[in-house]
Amino acid sequence: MLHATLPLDTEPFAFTPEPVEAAPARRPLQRQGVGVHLQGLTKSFGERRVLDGIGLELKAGEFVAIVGRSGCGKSTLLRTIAGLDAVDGGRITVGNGVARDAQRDGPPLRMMFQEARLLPWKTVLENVALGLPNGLHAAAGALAAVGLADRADAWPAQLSGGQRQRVALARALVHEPSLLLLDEPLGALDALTRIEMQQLIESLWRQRGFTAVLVTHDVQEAVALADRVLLIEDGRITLDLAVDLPRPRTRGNPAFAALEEKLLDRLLAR
Ligand SMILES: Nc1ncnc2c1ncn2[C@@H]1O[C@H](COP(=O)(O)OP(=O)(O)OP(=O)(O)O)[C@@H](O)[C@H]1O
Repeated sequence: MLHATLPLDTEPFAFTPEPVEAAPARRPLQRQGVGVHLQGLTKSFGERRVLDGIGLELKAGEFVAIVGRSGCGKSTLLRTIAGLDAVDGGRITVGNGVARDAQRDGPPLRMMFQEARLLPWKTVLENVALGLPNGLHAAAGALAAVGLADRADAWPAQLSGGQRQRVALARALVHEPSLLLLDEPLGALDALTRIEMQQLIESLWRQRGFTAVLVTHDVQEAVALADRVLLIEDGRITLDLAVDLPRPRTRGNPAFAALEEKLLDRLLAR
């Protein structure tokens, strides 16, 4: 049984503050990504079995995307990995510990949602520093890493949707997560902002080495970012597609387009 009340964005973790000024282009890894092992996960809501024996092995530092038709259980899977939803059966291991203990004592995981979920009465900097005693310096570093150093004193309401998602990303990064769970975080953004955010997430992932799991409706986004794309159908993983293309990836390149088409064909075949 998993713990259901993980305070994803408030729990303090040990971290090393990042220099606010003159941050190196590629700073040394402070925390490695962790492997994730899922075994026979089952989860039902009433009569409806949403996860029907999910088994999965994620390597440390891997970037995995999850796609599938609306309602197939993508968010539920992410929420169970985060410990926000309890599973009915099966086992989740994050790093070396079962998820419940890993969340409490082990490598930190953070989750990002489609909405930024910022506190409107706190400034951008205070939102990022939430839950971190003396965390303003680290928060300023995280804001600089997402390109928002100059908006530290702004209120959330004064930001665009894309900027608010950057703040949400900074709020996750300030905890130096070993596992970052991304639940359609770019779904509400316009096409251009979305591509800029994809590039930002990819470059931060490459610099920092965390393991990333991205739920997305956008197969192009999945192919652009992921090492592997998983398709969920009927509560199971029915396709595990390796994306063996050099990074950064070029949309429209024939190999890219072929993978995108393969995924779309599978999604539309249902
Ligand atoms: N708390 C809940 N109570 C009851 N049913 C739920 C709950 N959460 C999810 N469900 C149901 O579980 C199924 C899977 O939901 P989930 O949100 O995981 O799907 P999804 O693939 O992420 O969908 P979408 O792509 O539309 O966001 C849906 O049928 C949904 O109605």
